[in-house]
Parts: sequence; C-alpha cells; structure tokens
Amino acid sequence: MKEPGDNGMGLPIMLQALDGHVPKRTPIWMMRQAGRYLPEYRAVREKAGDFLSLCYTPDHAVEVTLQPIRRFGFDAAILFSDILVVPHALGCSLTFEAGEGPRLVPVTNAAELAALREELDPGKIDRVFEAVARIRAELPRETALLGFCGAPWTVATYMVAGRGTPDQAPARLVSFIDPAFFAALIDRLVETSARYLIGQFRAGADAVQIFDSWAGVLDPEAFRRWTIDPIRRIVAAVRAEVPGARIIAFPKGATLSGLTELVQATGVNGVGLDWTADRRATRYALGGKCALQGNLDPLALIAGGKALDGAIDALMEDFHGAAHIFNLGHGIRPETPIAHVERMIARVRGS
Ligand SMILES: Cc1c2[nH]c(c1CCC(=O)O)Cc1[nH]c(c(CCC(=O)O)c1C)Cc1[nH]c(c(CCC(=O)O)c1C)Cc1[nH]c(c(C)c1CCC(=O)O)C2
Repeated sequence: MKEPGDNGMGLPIMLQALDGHVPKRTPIWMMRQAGRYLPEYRAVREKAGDFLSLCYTPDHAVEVTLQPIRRFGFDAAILFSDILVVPHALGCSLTFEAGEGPRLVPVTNAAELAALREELDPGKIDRVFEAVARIRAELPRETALLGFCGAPWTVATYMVAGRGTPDQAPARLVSFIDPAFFAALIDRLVETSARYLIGQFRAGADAVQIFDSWAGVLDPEAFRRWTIDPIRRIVAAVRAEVPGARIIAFPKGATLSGLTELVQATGVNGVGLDWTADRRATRYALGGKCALQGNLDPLALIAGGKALDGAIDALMEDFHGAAHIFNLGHGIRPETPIAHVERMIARVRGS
C-alpha cells in the first residue's frame, strides 16, 4: 500500500483512493445520493413529469446530479441516470410506474433479442453524454465525476422478467433452459455497456461504477460466468480505448471468495461492499489490491443517533489506513432524514 503523499497529489481524493493511495482524508459519496429523500429532487422530478424524461433531459439531469454536491459537498458526484437506459436505448420499451418500479416488455428468447438494436440509439445516449460533459464543466475540480452502468447480469434480470423480482428466478431459469440465448443477451449487454462507458469517459467522467445489484443470487459457477466474465470483458474493452480507465465493481451480495476472484480476474480499481461484508476479512484478502468502498447499512442511516455513530466508528476503524471510500452498502432510502446524512458526513470528516 502506498503512503499518503507519495504521488497522486492534486488529484481528487476519490481518485487517489482508486489509485491505491491513502488520501489525507477519507473520500465520501452515497449510492443514490440524488433522489427522493431530497426535497429539491422531488421538485425537479415533478417538473420533469416521468422519470425517464428526467434522465434524458440534460438540464434536469445536470441539476439533480449537482444537488447533493451543493448541499453536502460529497467528494464524488454520480451521473443521474438509470441502469435501464441501456435496454431502453436497445429498443426495449420501458416505463416507470409511480411506486411500482420499472416495467419492460420481456426479452426471453433469441427472436425477441434479434428484434432489438445491435447498438445503442444515439438519440437517447447522446443526451446522457451531453449531461456528463455539462456536469463535469460545473463541478468543482476536487469533486470526481462518476459515470455508471448496470452489469450485464443485473440488467438481464430486468430484461428477462420485465420487472424487478425477489430472487431473479426468470433470468436464472432461462439461463438453464436456453443458455445460448442467455449468453447472446449477455454478449449484447457486454458490448453495448462497454461503448456506453467509453462514451461517458470521453464526455468527462473520471471513473465509473458497474452495478451488479443481483450478483448475490448466483451460485459460484454462475457467478463466474454471468458476473465475473462479463465485467472482465467490459473492463478490457473500456481500457482498450480509455487507457487506465478507473472502474469500480459493486457485485452486491457476492461472497468474499467471489469478490476476491472478481478483483483478480477483472483488474477493477475498487469494489463496493454491501453491509453484510466482513470488513476485516475483506481487507485482509483485498487491501492493497484495490480500493474498498462501502459499507454502512442504509438502515443505520435511517436510525441515526448513537446507532449511526457506532456503525460509522466501527467502519472507519476497520478500514483505517486502507484505500477506503466511505459509502453505504446500498442506495439511500427515500425516508432517510437529511439531518442524519449531515451527521454522517461530519463524523466521517472528523469535525
Ligand atoms: C437495480 C437498479 C436500478 N437503477 C439502478 C440500479 C442499481 C443500483 C441498485 O441496486 O439500487 C442504479 C441507479 N438508479 C438511479 C441512479 C442515479 C445515480 C445515484 O444517485 O446513485 C443509479 C446509479 C436513479 C434512480 N432510479 C430510480 C429512481 C427513483 C425514481 C423516482 O424518482 O421515482 C432513482 C432516483 C428508479 C429505479 N431504477 C431501478 C429500480 C428498481 C427503480 C425503482 C425503485 C426505486 O424507485 O428506487 C433500477
């Protein structure tokens, strides 16, 4: 592990940590940091109408991305968009019903896959790239800008089922029944997600995160095939065009052995840890190999008070001296009090 100050100085501390350094203070951002817990987000959301218009209107996407930076001064901004923009830009019909989550027309066989586009619709994703460029231009230099995409496995679970499901049974089932179709769907997502991330880097993203929110339902062999291998191919394709591209993987629910294998196979710069991770064992296995990001339970943040303080202190102690990026173990929930977010940031920053 490199010492603070031996190089990387002048870079945003978020990027120092991703380069394996231990910055002079711990960088902090939150998954879903722009969202319904903020009144200023709800106001823009109301103006935009539906959620997808918010994602595709650069004025709105720029504004809601910057809101949590203005309010809290996080060390990283994350592009406001959604992982389901990729299937949408491949031609899948997609809607977000209020309070119900996403609904897609399911893609369950080779003929339905063949009806989709080979490449992402520029009419959609160019608007995302425009938002990235404008966000980068407006952000303070010390704030890193993160782009993102969903991992192929997680995106495929929504495409096959047409909605979120508790255990991703539709995608798991089709991967057994029709592995050739499922592999072709994953291939399409690997290629288009890599292009999507390359476009975000070219527009000004400093690093990207690959969200594999449903990695935890896969057995070890399926985890290699549907989580590790597609992420490995995306990382390689992105770095072939953006040398040194900084990439974080968040395989939610992965075991420590799965996580270790993923870091080894993909060469990602950082891993996101959910709240169930055994921090000391993870640090022992992976500290010095990549940055460790996470893993405060979002429910501790809702609870606040001593429970929150204790959870933060334990986390900071376990990762003291490691290349650590403070974050939650999953997205912030809409009912979270803003005062608790302020309390968390102050405690992490030691003020
Ligand atoms: C699985 C997944 C999705 N989207 C995402 C994931 C992976 C991370 C995770 O597991 O949470 C990722 C995502 N979604 C959103 C972002 C924006 C950036 C950020 O602040 O982190 C990011 C990075 C905005 C959003 N994406 C969504 C909202 C809420 C939409 C609203 O304003 O009504 C936001 C702010 C909608 C969404 N989008 C998705 C679902 C299941 C839902 C409905 C559930 C919900 O409402 O929280 C798919």
